[in-house]
Amino acid sequence: MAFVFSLNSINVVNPVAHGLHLGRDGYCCNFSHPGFINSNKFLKRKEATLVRVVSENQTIDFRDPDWKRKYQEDFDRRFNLPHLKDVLDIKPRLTTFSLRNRGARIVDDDMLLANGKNDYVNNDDRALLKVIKYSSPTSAGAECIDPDCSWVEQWVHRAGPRKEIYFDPDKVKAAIVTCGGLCPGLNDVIRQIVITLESYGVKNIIGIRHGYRGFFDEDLPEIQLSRQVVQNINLAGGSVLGVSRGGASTNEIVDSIQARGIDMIFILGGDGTHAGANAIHNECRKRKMKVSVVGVPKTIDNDILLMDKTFGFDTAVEEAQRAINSAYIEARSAYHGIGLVKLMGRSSGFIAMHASLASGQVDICLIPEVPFSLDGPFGVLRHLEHLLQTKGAAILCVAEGAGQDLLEKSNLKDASGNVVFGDIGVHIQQQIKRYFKEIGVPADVKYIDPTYMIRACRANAADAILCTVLGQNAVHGAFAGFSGITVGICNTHYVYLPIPEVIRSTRLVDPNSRMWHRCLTSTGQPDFC
Ligand SMILES: Nc1ncnc2c1ncn2[C@@H]1O[C@H](COP(=O)(O)OP(=O)(O)O)[C@@H](O)[C@H]1O
Ligand SMILES: O=P(O)(O)OC[C@H]1O[C@](O)(COP(=O)(O)O)[C@@H](O)[C@@H]1O
Ligand SMILES: [Mg+2]
Repeated sequence: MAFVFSLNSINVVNPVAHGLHLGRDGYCCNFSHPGFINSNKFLKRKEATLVRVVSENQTIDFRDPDWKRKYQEDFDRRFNLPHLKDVLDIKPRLTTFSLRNRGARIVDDDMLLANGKNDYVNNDDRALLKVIKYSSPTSAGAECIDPDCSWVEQWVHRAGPRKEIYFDPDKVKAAIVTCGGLCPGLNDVIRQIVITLESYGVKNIIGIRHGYRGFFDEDLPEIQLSRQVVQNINLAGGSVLGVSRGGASTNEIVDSIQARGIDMIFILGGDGTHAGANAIHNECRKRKMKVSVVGVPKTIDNDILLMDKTFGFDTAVEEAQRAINSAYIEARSAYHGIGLVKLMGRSSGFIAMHASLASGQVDICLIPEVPFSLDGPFGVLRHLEHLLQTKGAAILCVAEGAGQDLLEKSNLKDASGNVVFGDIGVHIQQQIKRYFKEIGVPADVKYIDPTYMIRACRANAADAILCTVLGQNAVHGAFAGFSGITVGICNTHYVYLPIPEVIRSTRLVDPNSRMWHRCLTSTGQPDFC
């Protein structure tokens, strides 16, 4: 069993001693999914109650003797994968693709049968997302109901090749599009999708250029892709297809898909892109088009729900180390040096938190999820003064979305509708200079903003592997006839998830999580408000 924990025990100092058992895979990665289970509620709760809100749209009522079955059914319904045959009268055929038979074009049924059953993932196969154990609901004075069975399991669909496929590879036209901002690994995913499609026998693969814009902009003709074209693209960062924000309406995009005769489309992007992909899937469904729409989550911000991590995040954190290290060397070498590094992270501070943890040199980490004051006795500036007195230098790492309440409110939006933030890095730099001038203490501030450098680079080894598996699974999912799904790694398993479940909200750093507390332990910073 991977995880067992008592929700009433999470807010204690020693979780293991108080009923939180570490499983083989550890528990921390699941704690960092506050969007899935509202962990804030649980973390703060000292007493068990009879009714638990376990997510935005799922509640457990322990007074109902049938709660467990209902919970499980509700969970299974939400995570059921949309399939083309839900609305179309289509029949599957056996695939020529298998573990022992990759790339074979002609096989007979005997050969397929000779292949062991482990060659394929069965549609009933599930991967364990979480096991949650609830404490007995006795404290509200009612009798404990079902005390031995107060735990639930959350199972999601395993990703991988299915034996039955819903497309004839010879006739398939597949398209790939990359949307939103850049992210290390985009080329790796594109490459792997093309290679896997060819392994199935697909010959017609196109790339849509510059995100959703490529569907309607006549100056951006589609490009033909093949193994030969994509062979080396993973050696560089960026996206060979180009990216963009903003774009056409769903109807226009689906018109274009129809006109081009596309059968399956792989859409690489973040939450905005996935909202678009889901709308495209719904419109194709409405028009009864046999088109598989499969997303691959991309964002260095790591702000997609349920996933252990999104591809590119590891690389971005690694690249951020270079900036932090430079800031450290500058600050240590200067007299009263203060190194300030601003990292990406619009609403989520995962990059700043992980980069600070990885570096070990950061004294102050500021993220969007945790408010802070610059001035006052408990403010950042006073703490910097203390650090200069005691250590002679200080390193500060700030996420771009942090402290926006300290800046003039911006009404600007980018083409996709994302709020354009004020520059918190420049603001903090100015405030540090002002403060130390006022108190007459010398301070040498070195400001480093590596923003685009951490996402324009090539994927590191860990991300390259993740991209490869995600790309392959995206193709398997499309051939299996799923549509409106996305691929991901959850609780170390590769899985398929319905798109609405991963974009329900933005994944944020939970200020009550042990990971954030570990970061605070590492930096040694106090609360700044
Ligand atoms: N709610 C939405 N519905 C449909 N399309 C959207 C939605 N939000 C964003 N998009 C489109 O998705 C693309 C990428 O969105 P963006 O927010 O820039 O990046 P990301 O996908 O990384 O979040 C853009 O072309 C944008 O127009
Ligand atoms: O300058 P751009 O292209 O809008 O990108 C900036 C944004 O890119 C990100 O790193 C990631 O954004 P997406 O996931 O939406 O691509 C944000 O943190 C940042 O605000
Ligand atoms: Mg986004």
